Amino acid sequence: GPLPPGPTPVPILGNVRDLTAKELWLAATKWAKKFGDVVHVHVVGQGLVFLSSPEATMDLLDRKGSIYGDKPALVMAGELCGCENMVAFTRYGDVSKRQRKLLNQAFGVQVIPSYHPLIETETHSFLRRLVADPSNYIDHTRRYAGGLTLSVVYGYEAVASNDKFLNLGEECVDLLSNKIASGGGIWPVDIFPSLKRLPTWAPGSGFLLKAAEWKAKMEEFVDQPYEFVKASLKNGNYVPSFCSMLLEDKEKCTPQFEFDLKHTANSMYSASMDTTITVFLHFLLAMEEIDSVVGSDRLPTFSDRASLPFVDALLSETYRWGVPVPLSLPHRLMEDDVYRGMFIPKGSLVFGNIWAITRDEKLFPNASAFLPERYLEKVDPALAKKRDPRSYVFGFGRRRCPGVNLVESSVWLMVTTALATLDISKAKDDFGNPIEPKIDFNNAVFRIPDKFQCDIRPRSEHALKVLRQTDATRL
Ligand code: HEM
Repeated sequence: GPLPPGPTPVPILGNVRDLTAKELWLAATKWAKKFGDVVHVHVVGQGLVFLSSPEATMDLLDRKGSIYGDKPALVMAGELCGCENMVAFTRYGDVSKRQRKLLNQAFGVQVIPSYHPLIETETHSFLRRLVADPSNYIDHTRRYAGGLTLSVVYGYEAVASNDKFLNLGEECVDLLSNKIASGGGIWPVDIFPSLKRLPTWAPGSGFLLKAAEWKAKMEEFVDQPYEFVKASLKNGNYVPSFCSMLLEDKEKCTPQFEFDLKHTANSMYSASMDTTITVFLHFLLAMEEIDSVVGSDRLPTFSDRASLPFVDALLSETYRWGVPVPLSLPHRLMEDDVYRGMFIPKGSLVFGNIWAITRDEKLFPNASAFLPERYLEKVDPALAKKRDPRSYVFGFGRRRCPGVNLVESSVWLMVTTALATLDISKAKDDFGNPIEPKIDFNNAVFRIPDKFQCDIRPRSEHALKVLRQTDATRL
């Protein structure tokens, strides 16, 4: 059959000019409207397929997961910068299966309650920092996401903002999203792999020196927090964590097991950072109020969840409306495939267009509006699943986000505690008129809003007091 339809390519270069690093999901959604829910483009021969409906993502990425579960072999990010063993980059096979098994052991639904005390401590510290210094809300959210990951993964408590592991983590996440994967992560060496053999004196070989420098930094970040867990286990003074739990069974600790564990642990830092921040920033943009269940004398706890269906609806709508990773991460097709008569060649990079699905007017009427009540209507379970943004925003098939259960707890508590203690509204100008926030998106992978103006303050003196009663030994 023919390739799926798409915008007309130019000879050799293909659709290079149709692709953009800024909000590519908007262009992909326009193509879906014009050409249908399966669209093909190519860049110098590398096929890219965009799937823009629940049916196409489920038929291919979920049901045929065994051939759609690979990841692209990126020479620059993977081999040269040392990210090839990060979970999101591992090729489908033994390594990725072993890594995902470890992740499921540590983040399966039934294990998450054991992280609740840690999540509560981090959430309270975050809220205290936020009310003390609201204008730096992005830094506080970043610190929260980083601190929570260090605690859960390594049992490491970052007690100050200039903590060495927080700084190293931030430096590496920044390297990864703004340098290594910047502009969608396509480097000339990814298209012409032989460039990696350029001698370092040759013109145009600057990327090799950069890669060597970045690789050394990334290795530091893989090794140092892991060495911290090993040392604390040895001296018996450790906080239980993902690593300590898996290292306890000494018989299993082969070099291969430790290699997998070290890289799996490290992958979580970059995977949790920008995603969590995106959800919280969109939540700030769409604030609602909560009082009836929790009252004002205490902070919400996990036991309140069943009594707060509207908060769950609000969280669903924040996932849908914010769409943290609008094109998911690309899957690589491992064998030629035929779908509805269209030929999809082996090696194609396949994107689930989550943006198009979560903005589909048929599934989500008035899709650009923030309407949590859309989830309160009782519908049959099949339709409820189709309308649940969680079916899409965490990705698909065999590479679906393994952090989903952790996020469901941590983001829930963050949002509920913020609702209970803060008043969030538009900033005001000197005359007291509300300032409409200017929203722009400049990250190629995550839909993180650039900093916008926002007024964050404690809801009352009482709310401030309740917050201060939480463990204030942490900054
Ligand atoms: C709101 C928060 C989050 C969202 C929306 C999110 C979303 C995603 C998406 C869309 C993918 C790509 C899946 C695919 O390729 O089909 C992904 C992959 C991944 N996520 Fe998350 N994520 C979040 C938080 C987290 C957290 C907290 C962790 C770790 C504790 C995590 C760990 C990972 C890992 C390791 C991968 C790579 C999986 C693989 O390639 O096999 N994520 N995530």
